[in-house]
Amino acid sequence: MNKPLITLTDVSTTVQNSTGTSINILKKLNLTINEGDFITVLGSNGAGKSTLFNVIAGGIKATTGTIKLNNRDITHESELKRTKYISRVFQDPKLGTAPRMTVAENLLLALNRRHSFSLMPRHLNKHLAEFTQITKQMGNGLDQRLQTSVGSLSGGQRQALSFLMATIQKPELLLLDEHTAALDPKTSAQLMHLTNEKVTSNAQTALMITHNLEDALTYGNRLIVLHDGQITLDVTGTAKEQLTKDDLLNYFASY
Ligand SMILES: Nc1ncnc2c1ncn2[C@@H]1O[C@H](COP(=O)(O)OP(=O)(O)OP(=O)(O)O)[C@@H](O)[C@H]1O
Repeated sequence: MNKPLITLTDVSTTVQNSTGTSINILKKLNLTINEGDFITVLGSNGAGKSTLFNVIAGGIKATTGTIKLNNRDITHESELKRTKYISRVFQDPKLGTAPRMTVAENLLLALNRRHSFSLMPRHLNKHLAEFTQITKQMGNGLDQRLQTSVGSLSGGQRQALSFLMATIQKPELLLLDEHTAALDPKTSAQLMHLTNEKVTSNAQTALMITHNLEDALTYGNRLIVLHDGQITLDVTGTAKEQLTKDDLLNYFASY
């Protein structure tokens, strides 16, 4: 049976734009994310996808409605508190990593996210073999650059590091916000493949925003479409497997 992990009930968000006018982005949005769901999220520009992630992660507060995690009301919980159980990878490889610190130091920070931490050399040394092993899986030379400052990595290596940092301690929920979109096609496909392996083998509950229809169809057990602040399509399992690119193109054309 599906066990709900996160439930959004009638969530609306109102923000002020640059001219001070209030705009409604999410409009009484309802969504239940079950444990182990890998949901691909589609929607045209401005539909509210990133806002949905912000509301779940706590960066934007719901103006009305409730958000529950394991039946606990987290609607008013701070973004900082939520980072203990929600991890996020952004489109921009520069977000989510500390540029002046080395790859190993960044990984140690991520490993100790839920605890007080220390960057003492002996603590780093204790984890070097583990860091070598997990960075090797990326297949992009990151394992050879553990002592390199993150600022001098390639965009692909830096994004692979962001992904590793987000998943090094399994979060309750992983939010992937077009995390492969800024990479060249080969690097993007490689990170997407690794993402799928990690998410499925760990039964990681994850939401992934993408504009790539093929990725949205290929990956995940569930696909949702956002339009004008609401979820207008939600398909799971066999119904998702049977969905085609043409179905989606026709669906978007009908707006
Ligand atoms: N903090 C904010 N202040 C004012 N307007 C905002 C704010 N955040 C989002 N918006 C507006 O709300 C709408 C939805 O934005 P959002 O970034 O959630 O869309 P999206 O579906 O992620 O779009 P895209 O595919 O282009 O990334 C847009 O019109 C955006 O300009």
